[in-house]
Amino acid sequence: MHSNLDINVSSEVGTLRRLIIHSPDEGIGKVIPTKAQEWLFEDIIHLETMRKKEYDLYLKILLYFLDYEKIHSQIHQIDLPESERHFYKPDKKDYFNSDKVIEPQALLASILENPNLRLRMIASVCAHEGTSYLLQDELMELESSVLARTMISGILPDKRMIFPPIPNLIFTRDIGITVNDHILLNKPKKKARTRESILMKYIFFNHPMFQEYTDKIIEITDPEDFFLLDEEEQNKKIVTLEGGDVMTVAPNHLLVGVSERTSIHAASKVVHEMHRRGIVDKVTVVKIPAKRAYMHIDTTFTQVKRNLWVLFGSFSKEGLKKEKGDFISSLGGQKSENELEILQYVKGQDYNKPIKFDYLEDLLNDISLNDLHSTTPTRFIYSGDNQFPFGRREQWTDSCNVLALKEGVVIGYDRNDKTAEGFKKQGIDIIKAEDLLKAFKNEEKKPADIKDTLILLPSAELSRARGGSHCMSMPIKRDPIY
Ligand SMILES: NC(=[NH2+])NCCC[C@H](N)C(=O)O
Repeated sequence: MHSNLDINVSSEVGTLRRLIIHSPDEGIGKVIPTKAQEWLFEDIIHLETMRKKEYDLYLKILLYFLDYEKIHSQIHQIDLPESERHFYKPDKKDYFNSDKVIEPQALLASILENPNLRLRMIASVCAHEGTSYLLQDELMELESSVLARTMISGILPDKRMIFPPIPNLIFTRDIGITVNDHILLNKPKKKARTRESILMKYIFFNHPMFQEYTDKIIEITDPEDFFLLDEEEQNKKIVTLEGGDVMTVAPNHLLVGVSERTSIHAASKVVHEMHRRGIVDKVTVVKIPAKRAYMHIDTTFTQVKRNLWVLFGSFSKEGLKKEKGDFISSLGGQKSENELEILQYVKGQDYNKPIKFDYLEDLLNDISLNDLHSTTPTRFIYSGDNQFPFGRREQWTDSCNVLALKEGVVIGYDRNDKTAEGFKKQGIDIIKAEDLLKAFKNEEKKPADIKDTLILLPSAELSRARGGSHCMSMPIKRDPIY
């Protein structure tokens, strides 16, 4: 693997070259109804369907676009029953092992070869999970690839479950965000996601792949005296940040959501840190309601092209006006729960006088025109094509959460039919992942030929995990878009 990997992401839509993903592991198949909510899954997933009928297609598409030969040379074998999906499993000899589509389990296995790191990691994870002291000795004996698998799935080769699963690791977006040539690590709000973050820290700080970036990996922490504060004060000052709330939209501009998961104090730290290190000049904080349905900003909008965005209609200008109806707002009363607060902090300017945007579209339009130098009017696709009640239904199943493989080519979920109609109206073709893969396999199409397309991924199981393709990706390299 590369030791001096080129890490750089300066937009949401530049051609994707490298990313970190995690394929659904056995832990997902161990979630039980009484724990599902706490582990942030809304339902019980059928693991085989999620893997074979859904996620494997996602992975094959990523490989086709990012690492063509790796997949094309093997495409006729990998799904044969006798291959037993070994192509997809990091601990098997036939694993695809790409340095473009990167799996943390493989990185973990390699750093666990180092006895010192192995000791530290086992101690950290066992302390966090509150296991017996002696279990550590047992883990020390495991072979590295098996230990890596166990640390993620929580399951030993003899099938004993020793840790809870971390089923949300498939949403690699949330563990960290690449901001130009830096990586901003998360500090998760939810306990169910803490082990993910511990494992990833060891990887980012120790794997040779990130060796030259150690001083560019940013951790954010609670205030120094945090542990001295009482519970009420702690709730006010807590620092939590999850990657779904952070978007590098342009080389000079970072968005940070304040949401159910990312706190105001975290956003404030990010503004300071970005300016202090000179990573970006503009940081815009987008405050959305703290609700499960939109836990991160990327569940409410993502980008398709420099001048095209998909967003949740209830947060739009029209949506908010409609909600207000003819109510006389000067009477006061409650502000609409969907009203966003959008505040932009520019390096060197007074933090007490941020630039305010009234509506989300105003901000997105400003990014398209001024940061990305788009020369055509900015366009918007709305969740559910703004047809009642599909806007809300489809936002819930991640209609607004698409991943751009290159400008205009995005992956989204196949169940969001009305949103797909909205894409068509904006001149975007629709193709099913399965059909596209068939065309790649038969060489009727090549990834380079694909333009302005929404690729529809089967999503019956995946969508129950409450995240889309944007969440299931942590880009570490994209081409600059200008
Ligand atoms: N970037 C995102 N929107 N991630 C979605 C994460 C979903 C996951 N089940 C959670 O609740 O944490």
